[in-house]
Amino acid sequence: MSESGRGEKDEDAYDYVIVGGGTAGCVLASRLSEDPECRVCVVEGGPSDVGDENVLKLRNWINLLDTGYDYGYPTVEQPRGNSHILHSRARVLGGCSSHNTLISFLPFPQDLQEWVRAGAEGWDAGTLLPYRQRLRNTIRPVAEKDRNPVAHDFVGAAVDALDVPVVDDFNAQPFTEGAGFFSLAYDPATGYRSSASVAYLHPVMDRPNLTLKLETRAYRLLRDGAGRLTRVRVRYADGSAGTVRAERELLLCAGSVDTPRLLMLSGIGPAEDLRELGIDVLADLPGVGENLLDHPESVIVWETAGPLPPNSAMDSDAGLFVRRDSREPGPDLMFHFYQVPFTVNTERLGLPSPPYGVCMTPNVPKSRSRGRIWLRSADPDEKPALDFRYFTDPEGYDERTIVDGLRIAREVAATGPLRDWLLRESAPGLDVTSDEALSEYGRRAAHTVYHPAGTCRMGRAADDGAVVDPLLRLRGEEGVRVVDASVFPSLPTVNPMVTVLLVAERAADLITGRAGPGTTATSARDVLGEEQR
Ligand SMILES: Cc1cc2nc3c(=O)[nH]c(=O)nc-3n(C[C@H](O)[C@H](O)[C@H](O)COP(=O)(O)OP(=O)(O)OC[C@H]3O[C@@H](n4cnc5c(N)ncnc54)[C@H](O)[C@@H]3O)c2cc1C
Repeated sequence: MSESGRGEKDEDAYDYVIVGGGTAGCVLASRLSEDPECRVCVVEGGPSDVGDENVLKLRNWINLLDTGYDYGYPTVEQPRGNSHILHSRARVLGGCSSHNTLISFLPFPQDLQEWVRAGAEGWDAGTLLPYRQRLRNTIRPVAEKDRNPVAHDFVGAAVDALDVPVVDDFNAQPFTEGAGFFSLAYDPATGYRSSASVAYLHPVMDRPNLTLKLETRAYRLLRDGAGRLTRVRVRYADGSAGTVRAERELLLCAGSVDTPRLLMLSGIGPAEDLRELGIDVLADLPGVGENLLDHPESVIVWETAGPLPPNSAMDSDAGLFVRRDSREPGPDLMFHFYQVPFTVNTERLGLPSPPYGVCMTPNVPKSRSRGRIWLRSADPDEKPALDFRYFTDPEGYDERTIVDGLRIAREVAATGPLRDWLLRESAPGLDVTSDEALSEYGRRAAHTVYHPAGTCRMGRAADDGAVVDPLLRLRGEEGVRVVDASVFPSLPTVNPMVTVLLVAERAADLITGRAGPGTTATSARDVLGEEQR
């Protein structure tokens, strides 16, 4: 993409320009345009999801990966992990909430305490969790009709094998362990998503003060005459270029890969790296692209005797949380149960792919390895390098968690009633038993739960590695905030989409000065739970 496109459109001005109409961007667009005097523009790289059954049907999620709806970012070589993971990032209105599985968990209070300890003042549980009242998404446990008998039996086996409780609603209160059906943001009657786009944007799309620039990609931020970072260079779908200007605030919501990428392309990031690529440095912010977080997972696959009953919301409707270390405030191992055999990473290792099967994917909820994103060149079209440095934490905690997870998965599979469905373990296979062999397999067959975060992390003013302050303002700039998963100082224990929605809801209040939903003594007690008080 060069500066001179096929033509130049005039500079458009709005009060707020939101770069990225994804999970967080849709919330902001909806909230900020509630004021009819306020002109809001969303610059979104992907197409609309309105009327697009491919996107709206939740169960079709897997068919969207590695297609035109996906930016698809490869990882650099992972010497201790799987170098073949393709990191899906949605290219469609609603962002990843339009192609993910919509598993919906409130973050745990202790996850938010960790944020506060990392310098994210004001993001405590008592402040953030009451925003759940504001969420517009329809979030509910998987409907009875979508509950597959094999998933039921997985829950029953997990409860018996591990002596954990059944959890009927994972969002009812903080929990330490348990098995059950997930809560999803969906409509069981239609099987449609209740994504950020569906819940926040679809109902307000006709607001005259809301402009959606779809299939429009931001590729550089520029300063205006007063030295403020207010201008966004964009490339429209027809190939022409233009500039969009924010008169009040510029809000970066392009996600954990594309927000740091855009900042770096604009000359905001680690100065030396940028200079080496020939990019003029606007601001030396060494933390941009650092602190790349994820939930790594592995997989264990069983063949079943034949096809399974068809009931499902999205083929991975139930899960299990285990707390191995009772000193931990919450679970330290999570499993998704799939009623399909997920073999993309095991086939590559030469393992058989059963025609019918199920799998469990143990993941590391509080992973300790930290990675980094950087630019390979100054060309906005060249994908950045993503190095998650999977399984590199010096204590070996992430690797140990995967080994424990594979063993625990086998215990569950050996327990009735799940045991009766399973013909044989097809990956890794029962001959893989030692810690060493399980670690080798577990890391080579590893995948991502698709939760990258942290690459523009929030922190104190004195913290040079922080990219935004606790009000989400880009360090050293006026009128620019980052609002997406990149601001997380650390990952929540659970799947992060609802945390993104809550962050965006609170960000809207920070921007407009509106009061939050408030914290009463009772709600603080509710959200903190006995152990954290
Ligand atoms: C396959 C998959 C399954 C997942 N499943 C779950 C789950 O079940 N539960 C859960 O909690 N989490 C899940 N996640 C993670 C969760 O969806 C994300 O963490 C969250 O949605 C990220 O929100 P965001 O606002 O940070 O970014 P996004 O939602 O990714 O939004 C970024 C937006 O910016 C746009 N954009 C990017 N670059 C530009 C640019 N240069 N110019 C203009 N627009 C741009 C993109 O098109 C996109 O719309 C999943 C993710 C994936 C990929």
